[in-house]
Amino acid sequence: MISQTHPRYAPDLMAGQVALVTGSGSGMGRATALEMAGCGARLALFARRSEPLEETAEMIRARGGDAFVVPGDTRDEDTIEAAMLKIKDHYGQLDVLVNNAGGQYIAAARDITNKGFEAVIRNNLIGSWQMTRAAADHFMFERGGSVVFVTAISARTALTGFTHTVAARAGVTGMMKTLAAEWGEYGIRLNCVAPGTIKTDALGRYPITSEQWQMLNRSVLNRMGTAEDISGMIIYLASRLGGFITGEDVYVDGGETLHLGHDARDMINPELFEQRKRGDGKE
Ligand SMILES: CCCCC/C=C/C(=O)SCCNC(=O)CCNC(=O)[C@H](O)C(C)(C)COP(=O)(O)OP(=O)(O)OC[C@H]1O[C@@H](n2cnc3c(N)ncnc32)[C@H](O)[C@@H]1OP(=O)(O)O
Ligand SMILES: NC(=O)C1=CN([C@@H]2O[C@H](COP(=O)(O)OP(=O)(O)OC[C@H]3O[C@@H](n4cnc5c(N)ncnc54)[C@H](OP(=O)(O)O)[C@@H]3O)[C@@H](O)[C@H]2O)C=CC1
Repeated sequence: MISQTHPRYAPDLMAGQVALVTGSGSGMGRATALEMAGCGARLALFARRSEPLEETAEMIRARGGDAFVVPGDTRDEDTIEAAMLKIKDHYGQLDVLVNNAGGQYIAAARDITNKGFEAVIRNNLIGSWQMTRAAADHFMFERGGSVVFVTAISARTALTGFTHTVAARAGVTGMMKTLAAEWGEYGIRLNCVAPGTIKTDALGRYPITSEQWQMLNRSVLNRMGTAEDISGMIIYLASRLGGFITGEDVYVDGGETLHLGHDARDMINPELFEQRKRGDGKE
């Protein structure tokens, strides 16, 4: 059995299950794969670059778990089909799919070209659909399963600078709910996890500093999220713990989307009100 340093879930929570995690060479995908392996799941690791996936696989194996690398691109049906066949051959089953792979670039809406908009829709919405459709066709229509989509807080709020991905992620949420309604009869549960601002290496790929990310982050808990904040919820939903949950959209955002704008406490405190007017308030 795999060793876990600080287990949150029982080491046999996912025993006997096979999970495919997309984007598992880094960030939240890697954290999810590692923790699922710690819960007894056998892992299929999917992303475009093999090297980071092999690193994740090595980390899992070093702790006594079972992991298998299936390189591919969620936008490319041929690589998805090849991955499903390899999983069938290697494990003979697939019980859990985590659609975590994705990404976009920051741009003001007026600077987003049609081609750029479409590229982000392909990477985040169409890719997730293709993976889900293939997993259902190959495995889940027969024996049920669980699908978790990693989206963003954008199904609940506007996110300026991210119009294309807001459209894509809100699309994923709508798709997830409709599939949940249609596929319940096959024993397939589908849910979304919507992360707030999560401190992963990916944030470093944007042209803004970590200090600027801190400023953009509006969590009421006064910190950024961690990859493990997200993996815990993914596992809850994917495993039998979430066995009666389907069609849900769970926000793991430290309260980032609670903000309504004005803080009435400032209005009844002249000092805070003056601070707010000067722009040096707590926000
Ligand atoms: C929801 C937001 C929450 C806030 C925090 C979010 C954090 C994260 O999401 S972490 C992820 C960090 N981001 C990344 O890792 C980068 C992800 N981006 C990509 O992988 C790619 O840029 C792509 C998939 C979105 C597009 O790639 P591809 O399909 O290969 O398309 P092209 O490179 O051919 O570009 C097509 C077209 O798209 C426009 N474009 C692409 N990149 C940029 C850019 N960096 N800036 C501006 N525009 C871009 C552009 O119009 C391209 O067409 P051409 O101009 O003809 O090249
Ligand atoms: N960090 C944050 O604050 C937030 C992140 N998110 C989203 O959560 C998810 C995980 O984010 P995070 O861990 O931070 O980011 P990472 O960039 O570390 O992880 C994304 C992974 O997805 C893989 N990937 C990207 N596009 C494709 C593709 N077309 N096919 C297969 N694999 C792909 C990448 O690997 P490779 O390049 O090898 O393919 C990469 O390892 C992403 O969808 C992200 O957009 C949402 C809200 C906030």
